[in-house]
Amino acid sequence: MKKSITLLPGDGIGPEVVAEATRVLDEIGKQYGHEFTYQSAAIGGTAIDQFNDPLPSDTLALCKESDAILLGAVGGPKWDANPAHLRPEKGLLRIRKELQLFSNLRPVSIYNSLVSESTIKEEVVRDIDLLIVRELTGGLYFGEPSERLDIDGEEGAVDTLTYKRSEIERIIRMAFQLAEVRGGKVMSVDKANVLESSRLWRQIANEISEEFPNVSLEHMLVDNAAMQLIRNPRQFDVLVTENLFGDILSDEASMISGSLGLLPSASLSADGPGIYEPIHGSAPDIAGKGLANPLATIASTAMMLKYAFHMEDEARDILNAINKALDSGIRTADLVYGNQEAVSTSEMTDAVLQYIGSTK
Ligand SMILES: NC(=O)C1=CN([C@@H]2O[C@H](COP(=O)(O)OP(=O)(O)OC[C@H]3O[C@@H](n4cnc5c(N)ncnc54)[C@H](O)[C@@H]3O)[C@@H](O)[C@H]2O)C=CC1
Ligand SMILES: CC(C)CC(=O)C(=O)O
Ligand SMILES: [Mg+2]
Repeated sequence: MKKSITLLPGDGIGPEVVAEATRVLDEIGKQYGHEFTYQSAAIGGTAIDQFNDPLPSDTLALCKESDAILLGAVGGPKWDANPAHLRPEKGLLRIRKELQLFSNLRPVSIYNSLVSESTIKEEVVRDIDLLIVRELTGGLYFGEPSERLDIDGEEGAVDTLTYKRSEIERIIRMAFQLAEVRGGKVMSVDKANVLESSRLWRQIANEISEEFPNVSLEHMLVDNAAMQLIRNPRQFDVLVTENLFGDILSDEASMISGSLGLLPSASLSADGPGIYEPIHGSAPDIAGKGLANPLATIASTAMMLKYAFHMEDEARDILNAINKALDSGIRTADLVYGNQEAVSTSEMTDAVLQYIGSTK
């Protein structure tokens, strides 16, 4: 199969981890007879530097024409003082909106050999398999107004949390559809004791659940959910939630897996190309040092193979290769807690590459 992939490396460790992930895609192509072609485009801070725009129109056009998009990360201190429309993060928010990527799937599981090394007790994290379904094009990250303003003669600011019925319906329906082919349980996470938008969310979740008699629905307040994720993550199957809540809960959930550098994601629309992206950011503190863990991005390519290209065997092969590489004992610095020596970003990929093809 021939597939065209747009690469959006972005800032900080973004280019480092995207480069590693394409090495794995190339090996999959070689072993399974696929041809993956890549075109790179600018987004985020690097796009601001080159084009004074965090999402240049050429980048968007290229993305729309491709079969799938692989994104690293955007942002960094260099651009932190920029006005809102010239921040790197604005480029990412805009492309998610432009491509209507309303559904962000963030699976949380744990590779075998990391179970005993987790900062959380072994019996809590063993066999974990949950899926966070984060709403990605609405809520607090997109509501208007979002600006500085004068409040009673004082400096103030406002951000707005809005959701339309149709936006809630489609993400809740997506969560139910995914739960139907997983563990049959949806946990809708909101703040319905305080927020009107959450009360609408909860009402609509109840309505949609009528369409799925084989899937159970429960509701949980987000503050409790943050605690329950660490206390007993095994109670969750599919957890669906608002944009900001999902952003925060998924970073937290990454520590069930062992590191923020491990969790992949797929940002999907009803049709059209999706963005496959690690959940982490540009990690300016380790950028350019060969310290970044490439596994979240490599696992994101597995999600690309599965969701964009329907290459289930190839996707499984990548996850197996990651498992085997970790079984061999090597760790990037984010996974090292004792005196063990860490390997570099590219050495971790080398180890994964050794096992690609072993489930053929
Ligand atoms: N999707 C995206 O492009 C995202 C971008 N950001 C941006 O990234 C910049 C930095 O934000 P932070 O809050 O520091 O979040 P971050 O996710 O970049 O980093 C948080 C911590 O995790 C570590 N880390 C992250 N990814 C890692 C990896 N692959 N391997 C090893 N360690 C890793 C970092 O070194 C840091 O200590 C900001 O400008 C922020 O806006 C943040 C989150 C998502
Ligand atoms: C706009 C992004 C920086 C938000 C984020 O942290 C994420 O998507 O994980
Ligand atoms: Mg985040």
